[in-house]
Amino acid sequence: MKELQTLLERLPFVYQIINEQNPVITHMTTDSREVKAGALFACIKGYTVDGHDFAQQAYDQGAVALLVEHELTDSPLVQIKVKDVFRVLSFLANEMYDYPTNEMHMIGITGTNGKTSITYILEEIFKKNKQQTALVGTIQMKIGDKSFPIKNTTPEPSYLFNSFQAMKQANVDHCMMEVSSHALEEGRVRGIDFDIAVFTNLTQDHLDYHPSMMDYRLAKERLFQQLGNRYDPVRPKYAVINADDAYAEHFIHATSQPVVTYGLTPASDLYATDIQLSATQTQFTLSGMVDEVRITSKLIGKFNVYNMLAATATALKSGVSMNVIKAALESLPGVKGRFQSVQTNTHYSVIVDYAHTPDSLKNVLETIQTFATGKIYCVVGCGGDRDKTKRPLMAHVSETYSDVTILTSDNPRTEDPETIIKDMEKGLESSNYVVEIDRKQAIHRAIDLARESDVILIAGKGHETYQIIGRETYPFDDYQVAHDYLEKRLGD
Ligand SMILES: CC(=O)N[C@H]1[C@@H](OP(=O)(O)OP(=O)(O)OC[C@H]2O[C@@H](n3ccc(=O)[nH]c3=O)[C@H](O)[C@@H]2O)O[C@H](CO)[C@@H](O)[C@@H]1O[C@H](C)C(=O)N[C@@H](C)C(=O)N[C@H](CCC(=O)O)C(=O)O
Repeated sequence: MKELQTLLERLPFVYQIINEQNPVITHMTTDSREVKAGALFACIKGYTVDGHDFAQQAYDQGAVALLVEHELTDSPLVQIKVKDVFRVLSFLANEMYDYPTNEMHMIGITGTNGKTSITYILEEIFKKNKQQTALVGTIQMKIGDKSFPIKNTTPEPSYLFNSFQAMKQANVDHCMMEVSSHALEEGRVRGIDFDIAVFTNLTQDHLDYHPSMMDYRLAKERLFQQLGNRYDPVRPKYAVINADDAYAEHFIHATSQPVVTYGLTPASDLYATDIQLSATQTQFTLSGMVDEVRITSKLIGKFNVYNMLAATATALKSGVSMNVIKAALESLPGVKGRFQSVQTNTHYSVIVDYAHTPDSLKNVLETIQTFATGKIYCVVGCGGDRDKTKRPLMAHVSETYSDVTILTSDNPRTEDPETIIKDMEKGLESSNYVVEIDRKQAIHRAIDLARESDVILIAGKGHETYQIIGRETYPFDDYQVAHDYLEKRLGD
């Protein structure tokens, strides 16, 4: 609980106070539905909805102050009027929740692919090192072993900083978080005292939100500019960068802090060589920052070697020994919805993966090619109300790297699923593909078609347990759908 005046004392923004009062603030939120007595309600202008329209509801539910971009003449509440609510909110939330990240080891991971897997690999490493962990990302927020639901990969600041405070109270030493380009653009993570910032890679994604690849890159670079903003002599800061990515140099130059690189050649500080892939394991030799060590992991694919390199470099710079890191890399069973094998009693394989960008789909299919001896089936769709330019590219990758493409719905949202599939078809050269709009039927169809030694990839939704059609969210789980159908067929 803090008086409003105390919260505003250090605010480094120009602001205007309307209806001057100094109430005690108990919590902050951007959602009127979550307002309780004593709330500061921050009015966020969305694309379709404007939070300012919910100020009355917030007042009725007990809000005592508003953070606004324009004056609400009808409201009797004290209003802090600023130019950009989102940017100011991260500072206010930081102050409200007592700068919770200043004493935790904060690791921020950005890039198009690999963020989720790296947070889970790091969690396994730090747990093996007997440290208290927390994790923020696409699948969930975790404090220790407790899970909390999450609306966004990187939540809005009031929820985020409140959660950091809960982590601090739970004595968390290490927090690994995915940092999305949207969050960096909107200023959701400003004020977080990151100790290590990791850059994985940059390929086409979110070009509905960012006007260009340059804009997308510049958003991600902000994480590295932010690194070390708060001087801390006890805890040196590091940027951990995938040197093999075409954009690596930009990120190296974006930071003023020491850089550690990783990759697949000795030009990097930490590197992997002699990679051997199979359907059940990945082996590679780690060198550079450590004495040569051979790793055998259940995380499949070359892209997972990169993820393990990122996690290893980060853990080494966090003071974990290579013995502990090796034990963690070798014990991690896998990450939900990331190259996850559906347990089958069949002679063909079914794999569920979150790949929803052209590059990640290519990586996953190339990995399957290294061990598949039969045909490869790819069940794939694209999200509605999102980047349309990647639709033909996704279909093209599927056609190029698999034998049979089955086009289906992802989360069509408010778009017509047939229109999305038509956009995807523009990327196909041959007419040898299947269209099945109903995702469940598409998965069943792939299973019906598969024969011994074939591999089915169900791409795009990974860990998600829902499908968004229109404005409704329905329960849907690729893994469960495939698993149930396989069981049924075995029983028939
Ligand atoms: C779908 C989408 O892009 N939505 C964005 C849009 O929201 P919108 O127009 O739908 O409006 P809204 O956010 O629902 O509502 C505006 C405000 O009114 C409030 N409200 C709304 C209803 C109500 O009854 N009461 C109320 O107070 C909401 O809590 C919110 O504060 O405008 C908002 C302001 O700019 C964005 O924050 C919001 O991003 C949402 C949170 C979102 O889901 N964005 C996605 C694209 C995102 O950020 N994704 C990234 C990347 C994921 C990845 O890497 O793949 C992420 O970090 O998750």
